[in-house]
Amino acid sequence: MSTGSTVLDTSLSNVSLGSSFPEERDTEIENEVKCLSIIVLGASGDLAKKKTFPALFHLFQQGFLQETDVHIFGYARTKLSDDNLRERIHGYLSNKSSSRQTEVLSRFLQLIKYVSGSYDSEDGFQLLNKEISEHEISKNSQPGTSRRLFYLALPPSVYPSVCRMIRRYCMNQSDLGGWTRIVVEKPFGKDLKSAEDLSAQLGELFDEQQLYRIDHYLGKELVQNLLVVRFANRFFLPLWNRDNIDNIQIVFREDFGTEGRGGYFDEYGIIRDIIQNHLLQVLCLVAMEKPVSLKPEHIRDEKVKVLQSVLPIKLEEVVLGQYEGYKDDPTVSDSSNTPTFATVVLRIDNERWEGVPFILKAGKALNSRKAEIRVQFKDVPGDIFKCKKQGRNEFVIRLQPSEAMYMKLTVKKPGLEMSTIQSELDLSYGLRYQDVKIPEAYERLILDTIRGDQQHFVRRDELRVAWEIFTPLLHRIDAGQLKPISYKPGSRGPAEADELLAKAGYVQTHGYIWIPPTLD
Ligand SMILES: NC(=O)C1=CN([C@@H]2O[C@H](COP(=O)(O)OP(=O)(O)OC[C@H]3O[C@@H](n4cnc5c(N)ncnc54)[C@H](OP(=O)(O)O)[C@@H]3O)[C@@H](O)[C@H]2O)C=CC1
Ligand SMILES: O=C1O[C@H](COP(=O)(O)O)[C@@H](O)[C@H](O)[C@H]1O
Repeated sequence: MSTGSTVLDTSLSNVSLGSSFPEERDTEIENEVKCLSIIVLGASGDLAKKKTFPALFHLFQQGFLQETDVHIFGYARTKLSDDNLRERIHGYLSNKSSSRQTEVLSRFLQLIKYVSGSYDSEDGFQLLNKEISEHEISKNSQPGTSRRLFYLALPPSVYPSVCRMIRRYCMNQSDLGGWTRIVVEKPFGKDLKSAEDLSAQLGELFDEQQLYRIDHYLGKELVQNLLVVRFANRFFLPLWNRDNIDNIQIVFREDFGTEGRGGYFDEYGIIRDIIQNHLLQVLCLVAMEKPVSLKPEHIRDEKVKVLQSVLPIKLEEVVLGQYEGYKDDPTVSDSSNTPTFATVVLRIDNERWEGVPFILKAGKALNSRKAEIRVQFKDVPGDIFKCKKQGRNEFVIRLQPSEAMYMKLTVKKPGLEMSTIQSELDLSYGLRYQDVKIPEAYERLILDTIRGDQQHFVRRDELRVAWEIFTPLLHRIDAGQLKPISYKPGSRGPAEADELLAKAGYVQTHGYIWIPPTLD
């Protein structure tokens, strides 16, 4: 089946191609031929093994990281040899065992070195710098041309000391196109003040252009598709507003609990873990105005504007939940008030969205795993077919699993009778793009950092407004003024959340279920 792609070749396999919008982006594709050191700090941890190293491996497999230029360093406190680290991550890199795969995997693993040290140790970072420099010299890199990418796969508490150490001991010269970039993970702070303090500390050490605040939802295929769908299609331009849209849901569900991350999660909770970052970023792309161009700063300017238009959250438009058994985890306090589920209604006070609720919902240990955006349209005036009760038009963007976009609409039920039925126009990616392997979010975002493209990363002012929106609510939860409602693992979450949804205006379609089409 043809992919129908005529203008933009977004293939990831052609290194020289670079960006899909070459004339629009300020990227640094030409630098991809120079010596590159990728340093994963926190290499012994969960994110590193599950996401960072696999993403690097996929980039290597596709030719984006070349043995001739690249070296990868793991750094953490745990005492490990190079081979110990390789063994730890090996199982997460590939499940195929063709001889070609095995050979590529073994070449990739040979690029990895491990340095052990603490996050405030001068000796540790001096040793790290020595290893990186030796690699650069071995590649005949000219001073001032080499690139150093530091990926902080670490708890945010150690960001300031790690950044100080990098600044003091591990910077390279950058006068001939070389650079030092720092990727920091979320959660970036715990509230407005702590995030601002952290931003100020990092801001003293690095320029904004050197800092990449990663939110991996911005690397998901259908999230990246949002601006294209909204602004490259005549269909949507006139409909995307308060005149036509009744309500919008942005939903994240997981069918498993905190699973070994209880200690971390209990300190943060579902709003800081998912809603304040992943879902709010998606909201920005759904609700923002058309940017002047695709330049990262133009896009991020619009994201900031829409966030600034969000009204203070009303407590009656919040439902919190905690799944039964959450506190059985020994790393979670017996008196924990941390929500593992939340539904929060946000209201955007601007010309396009006044009166349209944006319902952000996220939960762990629910009955399914999925993330989607559900845009529900208003009723059709003048219901001559008496079909109103069957359900409203909806445009659903399924971010995962089974990426898809489908439009629920009313059609004549096929047959002799004149009756109506709910059906769908369906673009299921698995079916439509059979030959395309959708890249992992981290893979795409790490490539962006190498290219110097900050479009899909969170700017400091964006982060500040995001915290401004949620901090008053979070402080009330932290102070125990709001209590989560208990819900059964494997359920839809508290029934009160569905009541809030209905109150906000969402009308459920009964008797209709979208089933992702399959090839057989
Ligand atoms: N895991 C995931 O799925 C996701 C994680 N993230 C974010 O990525 C970052 C890393 O997450 P993750 O890998 O799960 O975290 P881990 O708890 O696995 O920590 C990573 C490494 O940091 C070191 N470390 C852990 N706790 C401390 C501490 N209190 N002080 C100093 N060092 C410590 C440990 O290495 P050592 O002891 O060897 O030094 C550990 O191996 C976090 O900011 C997290 O929020 C974001 C999205 C998803
Ligand atoms: O950032 C996080 O995301 C994961 C979910 O990521 P996904 O890409 O699988 O949807 C979540 O499990 C984790 O709690 C959170 O920290």
